[in-house]
Amino acid sequence: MILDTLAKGARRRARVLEEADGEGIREAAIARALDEDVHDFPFERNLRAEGVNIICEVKKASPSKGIIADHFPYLEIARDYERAGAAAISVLTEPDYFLGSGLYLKKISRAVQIPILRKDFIVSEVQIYESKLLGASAILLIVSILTDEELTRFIRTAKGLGLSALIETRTEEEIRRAVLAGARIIGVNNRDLRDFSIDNTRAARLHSLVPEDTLFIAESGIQKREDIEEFLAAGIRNFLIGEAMMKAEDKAEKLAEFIGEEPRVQCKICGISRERDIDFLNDALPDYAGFIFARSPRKVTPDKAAGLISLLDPRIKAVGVFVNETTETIADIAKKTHLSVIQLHGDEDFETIREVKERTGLPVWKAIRAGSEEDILPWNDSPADALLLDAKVMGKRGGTGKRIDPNFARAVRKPFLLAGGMNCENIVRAARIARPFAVDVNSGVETDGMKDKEKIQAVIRLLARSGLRKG
Ligand SMILES: O=C(O)c1ccccc1NCC(=O)[C@H](O)[C@H](O)COP(=O)(O)O
Repeated sequence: MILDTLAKGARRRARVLEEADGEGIREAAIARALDEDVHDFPFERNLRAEGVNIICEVKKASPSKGIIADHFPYLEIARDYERAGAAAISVLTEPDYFLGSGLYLKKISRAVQIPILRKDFIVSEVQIYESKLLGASAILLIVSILTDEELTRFIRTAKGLGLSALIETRTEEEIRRAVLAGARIIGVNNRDLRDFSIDNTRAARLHSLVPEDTLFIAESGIQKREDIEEFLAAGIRNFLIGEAMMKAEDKAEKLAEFIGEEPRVQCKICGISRERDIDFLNDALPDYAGFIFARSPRKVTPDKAAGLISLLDPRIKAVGVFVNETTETIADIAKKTHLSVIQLHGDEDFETIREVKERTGLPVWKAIRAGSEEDILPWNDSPADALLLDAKVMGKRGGTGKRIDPNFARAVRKPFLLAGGMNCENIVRAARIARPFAVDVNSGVETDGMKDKEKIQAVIRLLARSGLRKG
């Protein structure tokens, strides 16, 4: 059976590794784990995020399909997965049948911010230490090639290194063994590695045997949205997809098909200060353009803003950004420059928000610099028409490029925009998790402090290809 052959090959490679420098690998991996926050477990955190979470696989070949990708620009593929909104990336490192390599994993882990699962046939602890050094956040452990003792020990070793372990099963008995061994993540492989047949009902059937607090992943054989729909009906929302993602020419479109969303997100590009920026926006057509009337490298005077806004395509609404400004000044500027929305980005209280609404007759968005969900809660009762969730950076008001955890959006009970370090790499996943009515991008579409035409277009196109915004 192929699995025995694969496990045999893995044992041989593990022996070579152990003999070459087993002790050195162990020590270096432990030192790295001590250096990091080993309690963070980003792989698990991402799979616990709201909605459908998809792990996309980077693999050149497989024993069942042969060569999947003749042309294999693995770094580009991994970056495309990240932009498309993958929850994590699975990288095949088995060299003989999957034509994988540890080097692929090492380079990919440096090129993307999302967690990486090492997909291999782990039969020895030295491979777990090696996975840590390669930059993995998680490893795969296949129940059928391990004893109960090995499974328990490997899960414990991985945990000690800050690595998550995805425990792959195929039968009721294997799920029972995985649970007893202390699995926190259980996958069911729909592919039978004895004859490569696919049974897409397997994961759905076995799902109910997995304890509720254990993460569950349906693996293999998922080709189209209808497959996902069947799993969703069975309460499964985490998936590992290989071949279909590898073969998709447009990863963002394919992931959007799997996730199946209605276009609902608008886009604001903030910090517009030059005539050239207006040309970029008129070309890309975001929904909102932000003009900053507060202390900032992007500050515009009311006169300058009035000139710029007069050149703006009428389909783009002008948003004025103010920090602790008087209501009178805000009203004057709003009138002079023809603003459509007022964004208050300072310490304005409910009373000020009410006054600004009354004096200007315009919708008011209140920016909240959120370091936690608690920072958001009191603002649910505010008179603002919408909240703008931004990152909390000491001594800075906005435009920091610092990311906010999109899961904080759980605390919001009003319409809201998501801001803070948004760029082409993270915007799709953040928007899918937080589900704002609009995303706000500023420094993420700049190069050397100036708005960048290509980056603006890339964000707008990506939102459309991902099915999040009307194209
Ligand atoms: O952008 C600024 O320089 C700024 C300064 C003072 C107050 C607000 C500011 N920006 C407000 C915004 O709406 C930004 O788009 C938001 O903070 C996100 O910025 P970024 O993290 O750079 O994408």
